[in-house]
Amino acid sequence: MFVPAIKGQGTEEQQKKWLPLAYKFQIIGCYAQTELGHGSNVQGLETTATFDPMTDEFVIHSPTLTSSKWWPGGLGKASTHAVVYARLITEGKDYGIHGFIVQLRSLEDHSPLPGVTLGDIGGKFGSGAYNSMDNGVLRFDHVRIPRDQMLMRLSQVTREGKYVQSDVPKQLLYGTMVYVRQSIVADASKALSRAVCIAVRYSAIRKQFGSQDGGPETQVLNYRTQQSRLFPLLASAYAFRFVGDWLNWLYTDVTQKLEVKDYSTLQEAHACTAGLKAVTTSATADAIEECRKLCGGHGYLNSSGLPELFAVYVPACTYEGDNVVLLLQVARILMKTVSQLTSGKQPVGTMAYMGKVQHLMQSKCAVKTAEDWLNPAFIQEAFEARALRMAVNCAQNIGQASNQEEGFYERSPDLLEAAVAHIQLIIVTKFIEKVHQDIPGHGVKEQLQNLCNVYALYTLHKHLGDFLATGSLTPKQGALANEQLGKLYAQVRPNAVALVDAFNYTDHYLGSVLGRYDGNVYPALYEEAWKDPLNETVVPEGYHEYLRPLLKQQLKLSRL
Ligand SMILES: CCCCCCCC/C=C\C/C=C/C(=O)SCCNC(=O)CCNC(=O)[C@H](O)C(C)(C)COP(=O)(O)OP(=O)(O)OC[C@H]1O[C@@H](n2cnc3c(N)ncnc32)[C@H](O)[C@@H]1OP(=O)(O)O
Ligand SMILES: Cc1cc2nc3c(=O)[nH]c(=O)nc-3n(C[C@H](O)[C@H](O)[C@H](O)COP(=O)(O)OP(=O)(O)OC[C@H]3O[C@@H](n4cnc5c(N)ncnc54)[C@H](O)[C@@H]3O)c2cc1C
Repeated sequence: MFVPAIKGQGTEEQQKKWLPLAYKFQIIGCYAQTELGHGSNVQGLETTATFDPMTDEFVIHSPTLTSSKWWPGGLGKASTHAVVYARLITEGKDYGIHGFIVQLRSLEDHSPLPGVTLGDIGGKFGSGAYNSMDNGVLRFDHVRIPRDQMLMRLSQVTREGKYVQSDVPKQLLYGTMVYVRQSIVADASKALSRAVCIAVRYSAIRKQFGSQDGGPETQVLNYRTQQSRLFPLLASAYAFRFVGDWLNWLYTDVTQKLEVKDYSTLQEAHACTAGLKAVTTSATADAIEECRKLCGGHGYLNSSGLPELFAVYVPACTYEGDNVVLLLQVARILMKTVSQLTSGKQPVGTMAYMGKVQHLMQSKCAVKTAEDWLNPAFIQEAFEARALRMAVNCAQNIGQASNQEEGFYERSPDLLEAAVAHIQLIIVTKFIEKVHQDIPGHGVKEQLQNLCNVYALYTLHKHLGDFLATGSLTPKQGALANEQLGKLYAQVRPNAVALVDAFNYTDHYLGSVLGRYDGNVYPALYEEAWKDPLNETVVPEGYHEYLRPLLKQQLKLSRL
């Protein structure tokens, strides 16, 4: 994040100076924005950067305990420099949050520089899974930096101390977060596909119950409950991959537009990166835990790879923006878009469907049979109607409040659901678009079509309340969707293992005894157990000190 921050907020001159040093690891940088007292509320950050015209320097200071930088990855022990986000003060006026390059440690002996106090913030969730990352704490005691270490692409301070705002949207200050959020969506797909690969392969070799007259027991992958829990996650892994590819295209397109000062798609980029990051990371965190449960007791072993994958993954719901805070950003943009519908301004991009408000507010879903749900047009329209009607309902309810902000606050739980509906529509739309493309490989397109329908109908089934409450579907149509879903699971089953083999993960990368490509799980589980340090001695440490006295005492008592 140190590098994209300098790329996005540094001048050409600053990029030329600092980026080669970072690329060559002559300096190691981190992104120091979050503080002990503020993470979500960036405008609430307290660290100060006060310009001193006498010396042409900024004085970086931590005025309160809560202004201590807290969480930045790499800050505690590894980084020599940071992009520090602080309140820019010049000529006695606070101009809000800006980025500054600050050296933290000596390049000679790595010791903290004068005025800099820093260290690691301590152990984190998951007994060490994330402890390879030195998330740090950092305090400044009036540390001076040259004026030219203020990142000056978006705004400047002159030698005389005058603040100059460039003619670019101030939101570009948040550009680094947008960049990482879009990459987190692809990362969600990778993490989810690893968990699903483990769970599908293990479910194919695990047999429990169901043997007829002494024959083999039943593969748990053949149980409909196992399929109804696992195949939607398999479909989600593919869905998030495709929407992540599209989001990367959108981000690249927006970045190219920014180069020519075209800011028309900045809001779309913010809504899509924030919303897709929130929805895909929440779904993936829940899915990894579900995959652990799908593997029964062995899923709880570290050698299954799932506990570590879960512990390392779940902070994704928080870092790079708390998912609720991000979805509320999407909701704000939805409300703004709805309010503009009456002005005749046509929504564009992923909001374009809202321009069909006249149709979608009264459309009746035409599905009459379970097979009708295989028609992408019916799926698309159902998801559009649900999302639009939820957004319009929220806007109408907010409109009845005494003031907009109060209304937004009161209705924020409903707004959250409307934002999720909008983002799920994007995921479904991009999956449908993907399977409409030419896809090489015999039978591959059909399998992806099955997974697209599984993702869409599973999501519809899981959120059926929205569809019914908004009148987008009838209960009968909801039941037909669930009926079709069951048929789809049967079609996915024969190809399930092939669909996870297609992720092409090596056993090393997968890191799971349960997910081995050769399926030779039981000997591997047994072999792995003996590597446990506890098995280095046959009689456990502590026997003589604790167990033996207890056993002897109980033996005596039993003879009394
Ligand atoms: C390569 C593989 C990578 C995958 C793995 C990655 C691993 C990474 C692991 C850890 C790294 C973690 C790093 C971090 O966590 S860094 C810190 C992250 N922190 C946050 O995300 C903070 C979240 N908070 C915010 O973003 C903001 O505070 C806010 C958006 C919630 C509120 O901002 P504020 O300035 O108060 O503005 P408003 O809400 O009032 O909005 C004003 C206006 O601006 C628009 N806007 C807001 N944000 C953006 C944006 N990012 N881009 C464009 N526009 C934005 C907003 O829509 C409003 O617009 P308006 O209505 O038209 O005025
Ligand atoms: C593993 C990890 C790595 C990190 N790496 C970095 C890094 O490298 N650099 C960096 O700068 N930061 C980093 N962070 C910090 C991270 O960005 C913040 O923790 C994150 O943005 C959430 O902010 P917060 O902690 O203030 O949460 P809070 O906002 O305090 O969230 C607490 C609760 O309040 C709710 N909430 C907050 N505001 C609102 C609102 N307006 N409406 C409704 N509900 C609200 C949230 O939904 C949540 O339920 C990292 C964090 C973690 C866990």
